Parts: sequence; C-alpha cells; structure tokens
Amino acid sequence: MTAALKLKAIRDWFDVRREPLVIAGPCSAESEEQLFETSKQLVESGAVSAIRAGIWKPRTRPNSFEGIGPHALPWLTRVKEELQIPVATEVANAQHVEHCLRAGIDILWIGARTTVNPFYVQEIAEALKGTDIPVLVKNPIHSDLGLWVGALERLEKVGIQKLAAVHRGFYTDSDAPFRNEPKWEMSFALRAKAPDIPIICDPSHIAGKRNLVEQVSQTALDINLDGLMIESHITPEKALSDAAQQLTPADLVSMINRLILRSSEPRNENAHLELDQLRTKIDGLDQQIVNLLKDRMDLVREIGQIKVDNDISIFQMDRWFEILAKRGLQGKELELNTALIQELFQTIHKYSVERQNEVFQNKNRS
Ligand SMILES: O=C(O)C(=O)C[C@]1(C(=O)O)C=C[C@@H](O)C=C1
Repeated sequence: MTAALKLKAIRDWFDVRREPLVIAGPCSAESEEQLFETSKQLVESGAVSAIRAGIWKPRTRPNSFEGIGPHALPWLTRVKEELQIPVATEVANAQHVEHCLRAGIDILWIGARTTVNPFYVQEIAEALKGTDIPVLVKNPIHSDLGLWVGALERLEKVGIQKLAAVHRGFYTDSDAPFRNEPKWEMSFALRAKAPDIPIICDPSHIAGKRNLVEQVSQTALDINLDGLMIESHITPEKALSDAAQQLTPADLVSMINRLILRSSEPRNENAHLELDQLRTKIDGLDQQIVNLLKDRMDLVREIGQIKVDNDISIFQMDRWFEILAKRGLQGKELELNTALIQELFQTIHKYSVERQNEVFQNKNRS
C-alpha cells in the first residue's frame, strides 16, 4: 500500500541555485568564525543552495562534543542574512523546534536517532503544527522502512507539506568500506511506498571518509536521488565531530564540479532502440525464470507430500547446505556476485519451507 501524502514538489520550495541540489556546511557549528567562513566559501562558489550546521549533536558516547546549543542560533541567522542563503539545522525535540522557529531557521532536519522513536517524532510534529517550514527526515539507524515512512506521515498529518527524506545509510558492524551501509534498496522501497517524497542523499554519513564521498554522491545521482547533503569544514582535520568525513569548501566544490548529471531517459534514438531490444530480451528471460520457479515449487510441493505422508521433517539442513554450496560454486564459475546467489537461494528456500508448511497444515486439518 502506498502512503498518499499531500506534498509540495521540492523545486517549488527549494531555490536550487545549481544542479544538483546541494545542502552543505559543517557537521557542527563550532564557532561563529568557523561557521561563517565555511558558509561564505560555499555560498560564493554558487554550488550550494542551503547551509547546514548541527547545533545539538546526538553522540553515541558521552564526553564527546555535543554541540553549542541555542547559543549558535544567532551564528546561523547571521549566515542567512549576510550571505542570503537558507540555513538548516537538526532538531531532536519540541524545545529545539521552538528555538529554531524563534530564530528564523529555514529548514529543519530530524536525525537518524530521532526517526527511530515515534514519541520524539510526534512531539516534534506537534511543535511544528501551523508552520510551513521544510523538514527533512533522515532514515532510521536500522533499515526499518515503516519508521521512516511513519515519521514522514506524522509530519504531513500536522500540515507540513515541504517534506523530504534523507538517505544517510544504515548501521553496520564493520565500517569497511563505508561507515554506514548504503542499502540503496531502501530508497527504492521508500519510492514504492511514498512516490512523491523527494529523497536527498547524505553521502558524508554513508562514506564516513572524505575520499569516498564523491563515489557515494555519484551513485546517489545515478539512482535518481533528488539532491545531496554534504559536510564541509574549513579545517576538517580539526573538526570537533565527524573529522574524517568532512571536506574543505574548496574540495567540496571541485567534487561537485566533477559529478556527472545523467538523465533518466535516453536522449538519443539509437540508445533508445538498443535499450528496447535488450529489455525485450530481459522480459523473455524473466518469464523463463518465473516459469522455472513455478516448476521448482511444484516439485517442492510433491516433496512436501512425501514428507508429510512419511513423517519426515520439512527443514533438511544437509540438503539445504549442499544446494547453497553447489549453486555458490556455479555462480562463482560464472562470475556472478556471491551474495546474489546466496540471497536468491535463501529466498527460494524460505518460500519452499512455507509451501511445504501449507501442505503439512492441510494434512493436519483433514
Ligand atoms: O530437498 C528437500 O527436502 C526439499 O524439500 C527441497 C528444499 C529446497 O527448496 O530445495 C526445501 C526444504 C529443505 O530444507 C531443503 C530443500
């Protein structure tokens, strides 16, 4: 089921100074000078459409720098007024919202650690009732699509129509290669569920390392995300938070200049024809795959009948491991991605077990 949200298209509420839409600025506002100087260089480049800076920083461990707090709000309004650019900051509770509304902050975002908690999101939504301030909602830390959509719905329900999602990646045990796992499929799932929500990518938090920010930004544009939110600091190595992933304004601007903007439709007739031909072939193969799945499922059902008639259990570990190993080897020989084969056969197995369970349930009922 799709979530029918009443929204304003992002380009109707965002003055995009240059494509792609980029919101940039320091992870944290650390001093008036650091924020102003970073913002000035970014704004003068013409490459960014809004400035971001965190002033309340939810940190994993205590004793880390937790942000300047409301004292930094006038620094942000100075950037807004002197540099004539919209400014954005993160809010995590109703009090933060009230501070920001009073200070005239233009855009708010809800962080990954807040999106996970419907109580916090509801409190923020209530505090925003009656305003039309744009709100960006970062994905929850773990890949729970319901929480992400739910947070957007809570905001829409109080009348916020300038809404966007921010894809910042998902928690992972290993930070190789990225700090947060991109799981791009979550953006596809969000598009399927709420097609009108613009999605902005936060490559800094996915990458975790400045040398990988460009690669992630390019992928985000190549999968048609609607913009980028990137961290930038005049002296990144001295940053009080996220030092490893921030780029100097100059490096950020060169990076933006290197990004390639691609269109979602082919622009020349030849490419159009070639795509059509290949897609027809894919359609044929997909039909075969589905027919093969049907044949396989019929065999699985037959096996299920033998099992239930002979009191044999559904799950057959040795056989299951044998299939994974054999198909894994075959996939390797054909140079297919190992995870593709593993995940495909795990899914097939899951539905085989489900199918046989139905056979067992039918027998139990008769
Ligand atoms: O070989 C079986 O016993 C089956 O039921 C088939 C199958 C499969 O899908 O390949 C399904 C369940 C078992 O755990 C192992 C394998």
